Amino acid sequence: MLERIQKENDIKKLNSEELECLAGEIREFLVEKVSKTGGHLASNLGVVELTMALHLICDLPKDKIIWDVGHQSYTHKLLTGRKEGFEDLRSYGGMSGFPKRKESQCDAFDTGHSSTSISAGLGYVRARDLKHEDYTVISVIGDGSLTGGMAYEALNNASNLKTNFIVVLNDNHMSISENVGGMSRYLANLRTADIYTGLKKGVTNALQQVPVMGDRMIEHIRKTKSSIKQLVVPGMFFEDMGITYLGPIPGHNLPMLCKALKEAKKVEGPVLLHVMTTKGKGYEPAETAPDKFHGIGPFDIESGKVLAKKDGDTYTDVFGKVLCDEASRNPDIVAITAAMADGTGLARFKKHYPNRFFDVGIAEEHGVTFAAGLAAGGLKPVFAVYSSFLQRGYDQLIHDVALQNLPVVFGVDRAGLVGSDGETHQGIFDLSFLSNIPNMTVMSPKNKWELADMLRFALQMNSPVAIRYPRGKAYDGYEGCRERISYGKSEWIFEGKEIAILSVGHMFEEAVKTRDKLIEQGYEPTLINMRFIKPIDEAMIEKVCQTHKLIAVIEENVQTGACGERVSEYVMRKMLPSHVLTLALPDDYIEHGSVDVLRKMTGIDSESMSEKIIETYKEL
Ligand SMILES: Cc1ncc(C[n+]2csc(CCOP(=O)(O)OP(=O)(O)O)c2C)c(N)n1
Ligand SMILES: CC(=O)[C@@H](O)[C@H](O)COP(=O)(O)O
Ligand SMILES: [Mg+2]
Repeated sequence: MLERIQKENDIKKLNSEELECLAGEIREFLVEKVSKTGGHLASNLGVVELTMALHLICDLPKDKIIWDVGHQSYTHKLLTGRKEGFEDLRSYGGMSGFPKRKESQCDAFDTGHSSTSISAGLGYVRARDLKHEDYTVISVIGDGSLTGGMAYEALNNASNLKTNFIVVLNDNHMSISENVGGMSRYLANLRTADIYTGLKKGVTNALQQVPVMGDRMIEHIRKTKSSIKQLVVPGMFFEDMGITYLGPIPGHNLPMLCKALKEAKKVEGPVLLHVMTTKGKGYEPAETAPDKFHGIGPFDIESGKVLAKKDGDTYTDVFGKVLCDEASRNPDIVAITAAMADGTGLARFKKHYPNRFFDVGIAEEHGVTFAAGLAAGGLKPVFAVYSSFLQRGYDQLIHDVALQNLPVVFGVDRAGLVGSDGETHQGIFDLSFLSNIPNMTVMSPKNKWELADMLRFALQMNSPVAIRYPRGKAYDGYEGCRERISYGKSEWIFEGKEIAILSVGHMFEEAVKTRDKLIEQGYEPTLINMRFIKPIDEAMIEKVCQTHKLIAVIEENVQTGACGERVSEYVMRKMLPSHVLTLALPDDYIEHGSVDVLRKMTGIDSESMSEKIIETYKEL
């Protein structure tokens, strides 16, 4: 069947038996391909029928489907002629793992960060209506993403809409791991409200028996939204907000999904279709452990085991372990995650200190202010959060944490290039946005030992502090270089002459290689580990400038506003004699690919950097 799907809308040519067969083929295809490339498997397996139903009732690309987060858009990609793209899914130059407008005209909106789909969908609806156009807009949001504040801001804003706007709530009672919070509990109640579902079905059936009038009454009930369920289900959250609630619908039953979607299209106003799905559906290992198969590397299909062997601690592991260790001595330490307990290494903390652990849902902005409140209340909060997701909490960082100089520790994980998730997930702005905040201290470790030391140091501070570290294996070289952390002070690793390399955080490994290459070429560069990005070590810069013609600052962040520019600004302001070369990322978005390839493409691999340093030095 899959062979017959060459482009969008081809699915409509299949009969019901063929459609059933197609669902099976899609699952087999996804498991097979993702087992080789890695990717977001479980979420995709869960929405096969839902995506098929959407494609059956939509006319693409005229109609707009907006996938929240977008990690579940693989079937959508398959049904819109991108089967071949799965060969190089998420690798450099290959197909993205997320919807991309530049990739297909059937991708209505780029996503990656959660809870944006309802806002974007509502924007489309308003544009459609103002331009007197005629198409259907459907936002598909997961129950996990419905823990994010933006979703509620959008629902609130959509409530006075008089024209059709469909929000499909894909409820698998899972975020990456178990979903949390009041809305999750509320949805669980809706799922299991047998009295209500039974009664609703009974009443609808009964009405359908009434000739002519029955259908009209059902239609009236739908249009006026005075549906029967209000009488029996307390606190109809969505209905009370002015949003028609339909469901819950079994999400792996294609005919029922199509029927419900057709119903939803008739509603004159915002409608929420509650669909129940199983994360990982159809592949036993993923159904059993949907969290493990949420985002997974290449694996063995038979056993479900990940192929790559773990070779040492990740920075995340180190952070999680040291935090637990410190928490055993200091009862004031509390930990916060925004739905990423595993990803940020806080699962261990959760296990040992459940009462001091807070999963706030996918709500980074709330997480930051919540941490501020905890700190104001006398605790020592540690918010471990991915760099790109912390972007969500920028105003809260300034307004709620830094302005009051509250001692919150931010473990900024996935800083720098993250690789295959691409543009939306690269943590390449944090040095710029954090260093601009008064009262904030920003540190970054050169290796795993220094991360441990920095976390301990940060926990002693009485003001906000961020420690940034990357995804993946922690560098375990230079264990011996473990000079005590001193506030605002950098660390001299090698003293040379003429050229000084100032290395920022995890780029140390690459800086060491760069220095080796320069030595091979007859140079004798100094190597300094910055340690602090804010405040920068001005005394060190003064000293370096006395004896070095060229200062090369190496960092994995966009150049604008990051460490290199801060060093450069200081040198200029003080009219120091050295030339500053910043080796950082361009003022751009970096697509998906392996970190090594991306570094090469952007000129921050040791080969390119050593060449650039020599070229610049020769020009001085
Ligand atoms: C702002 C933001 N924070 C965190 C994430 C990481 N993340 C990606 S998917 C996901 C869980 C989403 O759950 P749900 O919407 O229910 O989708 P499911 O995977 O269950 O289909 C999380 C936390 C993100 N993409 N964006
Ligand atoms: C879709 C999403 O935002 C997450 O699943 C993300 O891909 C996780 O990234 P890590 O693999 O780095 O934990
Ligand atoms: Mg979910």
